[in-house]
Amino acid sequence: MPDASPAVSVDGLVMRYGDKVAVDGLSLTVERGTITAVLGPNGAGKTTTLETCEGYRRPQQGTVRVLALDPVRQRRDLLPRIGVMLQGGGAWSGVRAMEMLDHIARLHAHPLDTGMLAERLGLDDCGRTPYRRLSGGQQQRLGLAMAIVGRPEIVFVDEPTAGMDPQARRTTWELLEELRSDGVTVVLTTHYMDEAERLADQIHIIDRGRLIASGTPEQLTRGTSATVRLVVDQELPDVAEAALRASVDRWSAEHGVGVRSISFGSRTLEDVFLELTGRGLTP
Ligand SMILES: Nc1ncnc2c1ncn2[C@@H]1O[C@H](COP(=O)(O)OP(=O)(O)OP(=O)(O)O)[C@@H](O)[C@H]1O
Repeated sequence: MPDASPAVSVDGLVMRYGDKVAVDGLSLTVERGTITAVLGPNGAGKTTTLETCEGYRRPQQGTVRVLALDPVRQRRDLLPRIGVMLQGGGAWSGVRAMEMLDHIARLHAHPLDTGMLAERLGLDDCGRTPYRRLSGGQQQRLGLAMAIVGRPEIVFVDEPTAGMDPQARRTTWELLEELRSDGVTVVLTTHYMDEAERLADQIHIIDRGRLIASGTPEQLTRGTSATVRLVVDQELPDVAEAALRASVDRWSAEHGVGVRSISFGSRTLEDVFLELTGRGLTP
């Protein structure tokens, strides 16, 4: 029978650095097979929470369970079952990218094919580059490869797309979605709203070490107003904009709907960048 216990449960976690309270009575759960985002501004306590789940920090108060195990006391049982992508790398500065990945792969019983993984993440061109000479985005991608090469049941990724260009970001998102399709639980921290909204099944918003809201992106964004975004396949002449405004005004008056704003813009900067660089380009 599949295990129905949550992938992660954090209950009343308190973590301090000296007098500074970093995590302040935090409780949350992560269901298996989901992508769950822990969203919050810098200093909210995301990394500290993640590091406690990974067994790097012992809870000062409260309990943490990952795959129903105590991450500190049952670390040896847990380690082969989890993947960890640390903020800021986790590789030795002089090691070449592929050497590092192959090294991590050899620590696991049934690793993924490292060549294929590197190609997928656009790392094949920099496989012989020493870690310290990789760009920030390449270091991030290598960190992600190292986290998943052992086919973990749950992967913790801390700010997975920080420092990545838009194309590498999308590749990373697709990869995390594929992991979910394969039944892997993904727990990520981010301070990017769009990342959480696009990827996560469940979002926990934390601020100053406290949980301030939890829900699906739909639950969290549902409100008393709706936003309608109209995307057309060509540039619009001014006259069309005026006509569209007039129709919206007419419709809203007929139906008693107040329109708070209407704007005519074009693509996002991210769309522009992607189009200029081309999908096939190595990020
Ligand atoms: N080793 C440490 N010593 C002292 N204070 C720390 C330490 N690590 C974190 N803090 C403080 O604890 C709080 C929470 O930090 P944490 O790194 O967990 O937040 P975060 O949400 O991950 O932030 P970021 O997005 O910047 O990584 C912050 O105020 C931070 O300054």
